[in-house]
Amino acid sequence: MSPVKFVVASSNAGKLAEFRDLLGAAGYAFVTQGELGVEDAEETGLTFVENALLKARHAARATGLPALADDSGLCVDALGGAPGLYSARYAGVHGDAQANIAKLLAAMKDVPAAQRTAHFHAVIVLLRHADDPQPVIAEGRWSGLILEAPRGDGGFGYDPVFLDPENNLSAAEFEPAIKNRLSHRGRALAALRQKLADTWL
Ligand SMILES: O=c1nc[nH]c2c1ncn2[C@H]1C[C@H](O)[C@@H](COP(=O)(O)OP(=O)(O)OP(=O)(O)O)O1
Ligand SMILES: [Mg+2]
Repeated sequence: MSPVKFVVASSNAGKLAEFRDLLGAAGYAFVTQGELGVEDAEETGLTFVENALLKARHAARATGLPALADDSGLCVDALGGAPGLYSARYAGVHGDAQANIAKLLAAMKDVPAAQRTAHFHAVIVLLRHADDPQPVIAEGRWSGLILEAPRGDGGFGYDPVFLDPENNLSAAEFEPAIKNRLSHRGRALAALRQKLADTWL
């Protein structure tokens, strides 16, 4: 295991568990912003990229460490891409997954099966320092369908209502390692590592 390389600028326990597996398997040690007493950044951006940059810059500034951040969300075609950037606060209270799911299922109540397509989108940013003018940016997508009712008790967030049609499992029904292989976050991190392969990590 390498010495600590960066701070992960997230306070989402589900994401942090995934990063622990993904980065641990690759041999990278990190600290979380919470462990260092860093408060959440304000997510005032209008795109996933902007918000990921804001989070990473905030944590890098506060800690003096390189910082990795994820901004992600669920984009539902029948809802014009909502909840999208606002996935965490869709029902009003930041991070209330049950309320967010309830609002999503209500909005999708009359949408027929063929039109329930959606995708998770993740942007991961690595800043070498707070004023790094060359952020490393990677994206990942996971396409699926919105279920009519929750299935499974793994994962976090919208996982119980997101169906991976190829495996006929909800995101909450996968083993964590399999979700990490298929997911938007897993794909974004793989792309990030590829970009960094010859340079930093
Ligand atoms: O794999 C996923 N499985 C289920 N739901 C997911 C996933 N990935 C993102 N999501 C949802 C959860 C949250 O409602 C929003 C992310 O919002 P986002 O601002 O990026 O994260 P957050 O506020 O929960 O934590 P933080 O900003 O500290 O990293 O999208
Ligand atoms: Mg957030």
